[in-house]
Amino acid sequence: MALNKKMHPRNPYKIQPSFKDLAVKNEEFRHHAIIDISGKVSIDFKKAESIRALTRALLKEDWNLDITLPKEYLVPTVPLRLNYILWLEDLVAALKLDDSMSSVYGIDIGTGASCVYPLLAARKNGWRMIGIEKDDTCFNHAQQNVLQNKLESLVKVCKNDEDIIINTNLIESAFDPKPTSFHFTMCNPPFFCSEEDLEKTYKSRSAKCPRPPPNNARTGSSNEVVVEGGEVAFVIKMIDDSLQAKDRIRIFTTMLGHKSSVSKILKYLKEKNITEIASTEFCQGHTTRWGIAWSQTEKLSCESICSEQFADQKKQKTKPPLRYVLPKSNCGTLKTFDSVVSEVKQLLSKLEMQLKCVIKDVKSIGYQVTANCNTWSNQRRKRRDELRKIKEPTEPSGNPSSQSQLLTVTRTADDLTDGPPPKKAKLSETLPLLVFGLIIREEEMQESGTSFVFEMSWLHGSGGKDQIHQIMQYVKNNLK
Ligand SMILES: C[S@@+](CC[C@H](N)C(=O)[O-])C[C@H]1O[C@@H](n2cnc3c(N)ncnc32)[C@H](O)[C@@H]1O
Repeated sequence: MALNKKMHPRNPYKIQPSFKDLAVKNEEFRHHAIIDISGKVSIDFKKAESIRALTRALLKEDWNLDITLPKEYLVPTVPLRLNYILWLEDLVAALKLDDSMSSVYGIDIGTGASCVYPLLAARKNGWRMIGIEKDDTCFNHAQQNVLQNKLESLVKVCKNDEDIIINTNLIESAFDPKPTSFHFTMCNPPFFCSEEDLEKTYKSRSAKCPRPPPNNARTGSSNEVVVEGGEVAFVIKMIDDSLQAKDRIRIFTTMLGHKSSVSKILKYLKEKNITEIASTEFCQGHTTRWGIAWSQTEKLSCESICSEQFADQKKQKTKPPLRYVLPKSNCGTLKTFDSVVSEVKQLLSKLEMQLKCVIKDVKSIGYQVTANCNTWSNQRRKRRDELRKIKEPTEPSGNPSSQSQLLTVTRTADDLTDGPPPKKAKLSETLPLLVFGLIIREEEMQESGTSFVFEMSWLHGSGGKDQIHQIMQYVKNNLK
């Protein structure tokens, strides 16, 4: 199943680009285009030259970037690169910078011959970027690519001859004047630990691992994609280096190519007492990659919120968010948008959820909500238990604390699932139990007049997607 619908909500390649239009616009791509008898235009993804032509054409036509990619070297796939940059935008947005997004400084470790991340980040967002590269050929081409796109004021390419991965000497001298701090590092590390490891991925897999080989041709020299110990060793080294650079760099991030590496890296971060961690999946085409972010100075856990506000649901056929419309006339004392928002925040805080505001407008607000344990199931049972406690003659009747307790209890939901005794949900080793997006909007509706609209979208978490139905029910019961 193609993973495009799980791409970042702002990724323009959620809708597959028209190869026909690309062939009309771009001569090089046209030479690789294949037309079938129904007139459909495609390319042969098993040919490295065709993939190279596609990447060059997308960068040129969509991002005004003219990139030279040496033969035998890695060809970056544009939708994946965009997914990573969009996630960084979310992480940077959560820093709530006083200055605009264009005053952002980022570092790309292992920028490759294409220098694709710095160039895209500079062109798209005006970010100032440093691309660090170890390999001579990659370094030379990366410099050339910056020059031919006239982005040398925003992008600096530095040669790393040291063993150290986050080389602070290099970054400090790249821009004059020096930035007060760098906002992030990013990295697409060499994934493989040996040539054999790499070959295995491109050959049919064994009975133990019967997945088919990748659909696309292999690109990339072993210098670029193989490193001793593979990506786990590389990223562990990067984490060690990040401890020395924590006062200069606010957020460290990396991509991972193997799912099995994710838990190893998260475990290592914990061993180093790094607790501010965020993770994501980059889904595109038939490929999934993983993103990990950590910081010693910032609060993290940013994910992009999926909602109609960010993605055109009709076109992308993604699962629509869970929605509840509450007409203003049914709102009791809550008459203003701000009072409704404040009430919902209080309700969710009572459930020990953490809310992070990620988007705000006069009549709409979006939160990323994180829950680490299940405090919402079996509310009816909890209410009964609490009532029972109140009725027990341990406190004299009329005691003010009993009264206030009773009041609180009456306000809790009475319609939620009743089942076995509530388990304090096990805190997963690595992931929160639930992370979801919540949008609250005031809207004029034909049927109900001015109304408050609530949308919840599951983002990730070990507890599964169904949890948000119970939470929506809880909100409904408490707002009526
Ligand atoms: C998988 S490639 C990524 C290239 C590019 N960033 C992309 O996403 O297409 C990894 C790159 O890291 C470079 N590299 C490996 N070790 C490095 C180090 N210690 N310092 C800087 N670059 C390094 C390799 O030469 C290679 O170009």
